[in-house]
Amino acid sequence: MHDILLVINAGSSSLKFHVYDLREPDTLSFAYGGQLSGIGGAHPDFTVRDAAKAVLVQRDLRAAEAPDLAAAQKTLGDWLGTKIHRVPRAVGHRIVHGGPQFADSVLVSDDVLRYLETLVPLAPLHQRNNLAPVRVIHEQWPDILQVACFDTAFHRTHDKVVERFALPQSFYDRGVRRYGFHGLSYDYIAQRLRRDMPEVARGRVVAAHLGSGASACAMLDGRSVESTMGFTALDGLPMATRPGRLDPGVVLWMLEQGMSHDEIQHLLYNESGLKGLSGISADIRDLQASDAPSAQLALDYFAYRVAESIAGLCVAIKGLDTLVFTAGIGEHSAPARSSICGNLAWLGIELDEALNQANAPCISAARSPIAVHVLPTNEELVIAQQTLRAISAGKR
Ligand SMILES: Nc1ncnc2c1ncn2[C@@H]1O[C@H](COP(=O)(O)OP(=O)(O)O)[C@@H](O)[C@H]1O
Ligand SMILES: CC(=O)OP(=O)(O)O
Ligand SMILES: [Mg+2]
Repeated sequence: MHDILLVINAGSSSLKFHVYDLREPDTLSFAYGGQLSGIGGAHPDFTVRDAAKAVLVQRDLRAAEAPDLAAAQKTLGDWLGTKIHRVPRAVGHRIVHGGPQFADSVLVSDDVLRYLETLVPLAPLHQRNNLAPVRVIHEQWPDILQVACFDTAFHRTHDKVVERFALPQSFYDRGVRRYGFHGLSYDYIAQRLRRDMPEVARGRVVAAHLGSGASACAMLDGRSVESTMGFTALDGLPMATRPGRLDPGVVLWMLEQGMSHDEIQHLLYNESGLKGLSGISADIRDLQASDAPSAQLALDYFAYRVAESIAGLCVAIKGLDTLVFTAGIGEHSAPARSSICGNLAWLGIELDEALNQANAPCISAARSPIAVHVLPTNEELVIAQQTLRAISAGKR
């Protein structure tokens, strides 16, 4: 009883559940976990909210009960139904937006939940999905401790210049700032570098988190100095279905053309990026397998803009010693890494293609002045760490 921690990481296209064993005091050992991919566009009737309900429908977290979600039930039921037999000591959640209020994880209360719900418009692809399981557990089992762990918190170390838009102060005061996201992932990368490569961690590092959502982060001494994402998770790098950096004049033009807020929001969050450019798919693997010129255009655009942004981040840390690739594309796509680094060859970056093809931990050529690493991220572990810390401290 009470010797497990449940972690829920709801992204824009996947839902990950991890269970950690707490029997060894102060030691988080991963017990088991699972992932559902293709949520959203590919399976419009399968939402994270439904999946969370399906799993959490009974207090012992054993039953999966959602009649219209046969596939989800089967997947979740197969591994959760037979494995989780206990009420967790706490549930830790990835919450994408913490707004100006949270620079650290926090125990969930009615007030916290109400505040986080006000941020839904700032992360329409994520926040509602992130909060749905929190709400379900909070209402049905209020005595289970829950902790909100934010994508934005890791970036709260940013300098004022980095945090601002060139807008009047009143907008900043109302929360219109560059927050940065994927902070749980960057926190993990910083920890791994500190543990395994302390020299690298002390240097000038850019980490590129390239998943369905994509961003890059400049770090010094394991602290975030700058991020490509801003007020929302739309800015910066092109993504699976989001455009990344966009002239705000385009949005004004869309309004003038009579598009509504909802139409523009849908276009920018669901129909742009690799999907919009190619007109074929949001998945980089489909584009790499296609002969269509529009697929090549999308791949070229992605590699060009990612490289351009990495170069831009170097201003914040005055150069670059190490580039780290992580998340779905970063960890697995040798061609994407190769094209991005090809656009940065003028910096001296050179890959060892055999190591790159093998997704090796270090893929740069021996003579490359900038080391390039592939490091699988683990946002769930960071959520578990923060959750344990928050419940131990009894934070509110
Ligand atoms: N083997 C692979 N080769 C190329 N891309 C991959 C591979 N595996 C996953 N991806 C890409 O990673 C993306 C998902 O990244 P991930 O970080 O797992 O997702 P999320 O952003 O939902 O957390 C998918 O869009 C897919 O295109
Ligand atoms: C913040 C963000 O874009 O997250 P994801 O990559 O999970 O979509
Ligand atoms: Mg993710």
